[in-house]
Amino acid sequence: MYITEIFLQGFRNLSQLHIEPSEGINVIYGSNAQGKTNFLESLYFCAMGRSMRGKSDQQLIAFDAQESHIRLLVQTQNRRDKIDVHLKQNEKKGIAVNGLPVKRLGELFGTLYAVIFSPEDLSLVKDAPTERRRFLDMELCQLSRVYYYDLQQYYRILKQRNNLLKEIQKKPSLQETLFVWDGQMVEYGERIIAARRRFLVRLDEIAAEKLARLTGGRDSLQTLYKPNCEDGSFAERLHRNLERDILFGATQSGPHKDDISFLVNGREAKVYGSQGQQRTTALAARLAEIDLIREETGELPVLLLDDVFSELDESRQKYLLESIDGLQAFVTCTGIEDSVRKYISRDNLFYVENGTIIPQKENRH
Ligand SMILES: Nc1ncnc2c1ncn2[C@@H]1O[C@H](COP(=O)(O)OP(=O)(O)OP(=O)(O)O)[C@@H](O)[C@H]1O
Repeated sequence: MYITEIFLQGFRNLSQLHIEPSEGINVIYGSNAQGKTNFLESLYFCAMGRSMRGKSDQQLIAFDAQESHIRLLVQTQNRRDKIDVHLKQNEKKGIAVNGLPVKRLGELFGTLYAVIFSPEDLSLVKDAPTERRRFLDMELCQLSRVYYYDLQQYYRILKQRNNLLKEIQKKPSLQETLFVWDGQMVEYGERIIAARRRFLVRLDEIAAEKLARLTGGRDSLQTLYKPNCEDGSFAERLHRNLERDILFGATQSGPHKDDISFLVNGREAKVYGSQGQQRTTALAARLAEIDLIREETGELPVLLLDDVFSELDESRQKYLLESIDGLQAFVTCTGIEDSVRKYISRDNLFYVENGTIIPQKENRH
C-alpha cells in the first residue's frame, strides 16, 4: 500500500501542507527542529490513532491553534481509502475512514499499515520490558482486531482485579468475588499469550535473516518469547500468587509481565551488545515486521524512518536501502549523503524549513 496525498493543518509546527508523495522512497530533509519528525508523527497517527512518541492528542495541536487536521489518501491493491483525523483542544479526537466515524480504534487498524524505525528504537532492546511489550502489542494490534479487543478486555479486567485486591486488604470477605475476574482474565490472557507466541516464532525466523544480512553474517540473532506464564499455566499461577497479590494490591502474574529476549551471538543484547549491535537488532526486528505484515495481509506497509541513516555505517545503509526497495518509505535526515543520494530521485526530495515542506521537484530553479 502507499499514501497518495497528505493534507495537514495545525499539526505541531506544520501549519498547513498538501503533498503528493511518490510510491517509493521519499526523503524529508532539513535542519534540526524544523518539523521532520512531526511530519512522520502525523502519518503514524493515521495508522495507529495515537502518537508514536507517547504524546497526548492535545500536545499534537499547534501551539497557536484550537484544532488540528490530518487527511491521508491511501491506495491499496484494490481499494482507495481516506483517513481523516480531527484533534480538538477540549474534546475527544475524531477519526473517520471514508467519511464513516471510527468508534473504536480497532476499526482503524489495517487501513494504513505503518512500520516506524527511529533512534529511540534502541529502547526496544535496551530498556525495560514495557517497551518490548509495546512493540509486540502495536504489531499484533495492526494485524488483528481480535488481538486488540482481547488486549483491551484484559487490561480492563486487570484494573478491576487490582482495585478489588486493594479492597480485600481492608475487607477480606471480598476475596470470594475474585474468581469472577480470574476466570475472565485467564480466558483473555491465554489468548494473548498464544498470539504473542505465534507472532514471535515467525518474527524470530525473519529477524535472524535480516540481522545476518545487515552484518554480512558476522552476527546472529535469536528473538525469544519470555512469557510470565507458560501456556495453560496462568490460572494456576493466579491461584498460587493470591496471597502475594493481596499483599501488593496488584496482580503479579500474567501477560502484562511478559518480555522478549534478543540474543546476539547467543548472549543477551541488552546486557552484552554494543550500541551498534543493539541498534542493528532493533532494525532487524522492524524489518522483520515488514515481511510479517506482508505475509499476514498481502499488503506492504508504509515505512517511516526517522533519522536512521546517520547512525548506520555505509554497508548497513546500503542493505537497508536495498531491503526497502519496492515499498513506500518516508525517510528523514538532516542532510543527504552521497551514499543515499544515488538511490533517490530529485522528485522524491522534500525540504523542511520552519514547519513548511517544499517538494524539490517544484523547486528546480
Ligand atoms: N504543539 C506544537 N505546536 C507547534 N510547534 C511545536 C509543537 N510541538 C512541538 N513543536 C515544535 O516542533 C519542532 C520540532 O519538530 P520535530 O521534532 O519534527 O523536529 P525535527 O525536524 O525532526 O528535528 P531533529 O532533526 O532535531 O529531530 C520544535 O521547534 C518544537 O518547538
